[in-house]
Amino acid sequence: MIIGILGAGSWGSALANLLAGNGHDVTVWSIDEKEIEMLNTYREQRDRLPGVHLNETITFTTDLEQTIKGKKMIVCAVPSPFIRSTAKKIAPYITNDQLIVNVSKGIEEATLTPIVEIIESEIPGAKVAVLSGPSHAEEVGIGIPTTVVAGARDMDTAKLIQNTFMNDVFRVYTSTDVTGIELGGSVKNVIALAAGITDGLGFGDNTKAALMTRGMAEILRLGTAMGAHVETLAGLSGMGDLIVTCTSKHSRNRNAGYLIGQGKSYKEAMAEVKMVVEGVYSAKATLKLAKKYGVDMPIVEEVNKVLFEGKPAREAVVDLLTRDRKAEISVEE
Ligand SMILES: NC(=O)C1=CN([C@@H]2O[C@H](COP(=O)(O)OP(=O)(O)OC[C@H]3O[C@@H](n4cnc5c(N)ncnc54)[C@H](O)[C@@H]3O)[C@@H](O)[C@H]2O)C=CC1
Ligand SMILES: O=C(CO)COP(=O)(O)O
Repeated sequence: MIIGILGAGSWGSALANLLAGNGHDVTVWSIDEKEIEMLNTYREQRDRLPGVHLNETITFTTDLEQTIKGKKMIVCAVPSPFIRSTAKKIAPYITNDQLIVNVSKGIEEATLTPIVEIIESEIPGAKVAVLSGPSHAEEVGIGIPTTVVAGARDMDTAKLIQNTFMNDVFRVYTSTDVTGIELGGSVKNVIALAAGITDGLGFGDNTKAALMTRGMAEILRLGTAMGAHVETLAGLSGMGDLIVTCTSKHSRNRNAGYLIGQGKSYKEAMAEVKMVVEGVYSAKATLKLAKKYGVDMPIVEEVNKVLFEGKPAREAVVDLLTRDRKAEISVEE
């Protein structure tokens, strides 16, 4: 298949390599000329995915039209804050027979919409789907076994994505629960910030397990209120991604949280992590969604206070622990 990839960061590069390795013809676009120069010179994303040699067949370019025209599939791997602007730019070149596959994770604060809907709103009539799950670029880049889920409103499209991406070490499941996949993949980043914060404060595994489990309860509450299936949220793009992002040394969100727990501001933490920390962009939107759907998300609320209101992280943990006494099964709360 002839494929265009938007975004040459760690995830765009890792997926370009995977798809080229699967025998596809891949062109990768970046807005950043220096990034494209580096990729063409070294065939390596030295800043964001060092050590992974990128397939000789991949074309790297800053030419957006070249990346879109004649491609059957467009993979969208730009960070969430740039999705709308990128969608606006590609809209004139997209035709209705092309499939756009979002692989980014986030919720737009202004509209409270996840990424597939942002792209659909900018390119009416476009066919847009999602691929998500526990999949750090650092591991996909070196062929470590990974599983993800392809979500589309119709199963044939999900199967097309499955067939395109799947290989012996990258297993792709299918689903029609686009909302569940996008929500699980976005809200887990906010919980990962909290998990990192507790690590940075010097707390232990018990605390991390508590945050992940109660974070999952929050994801379930919001997700089901928004029409997502429980099985999706308990699957690769909910529980699976929550596990990887809260525990991995590769996790941008956990690592940013760690620095915040150590006393840095979110801006300092983002600068130090260098790569995109999507949880910071999704935190306010998630809280606004919780309010809109009338669900309780105390961890998300405390993360917002620590990030944006200067609340000391230790105080946020105390406030979470000393909330009103509750029953554990509180999905309907
Ligand atoms: N890195 C990973 O392991 C994974 C990342 N993702 C998601 O993929 C998305 C991209 O993440 P990464 O590749 O990690 O990011 P990254 O931080 O490695 O790369 C960011 C990219 O954004 C590009 N960029 C900067 N300004 C831009 C603009 N105005 N318009 C368009 N592009 C611009 C840069 O050229 C750079 O290539 C995020 O939503 C992330 O959550 C999903 C799964 C795995
Ligand atoms: O979503 C991702 C991996 O599935 C990447 O985000 P993190 O690096 O924060 O875990």
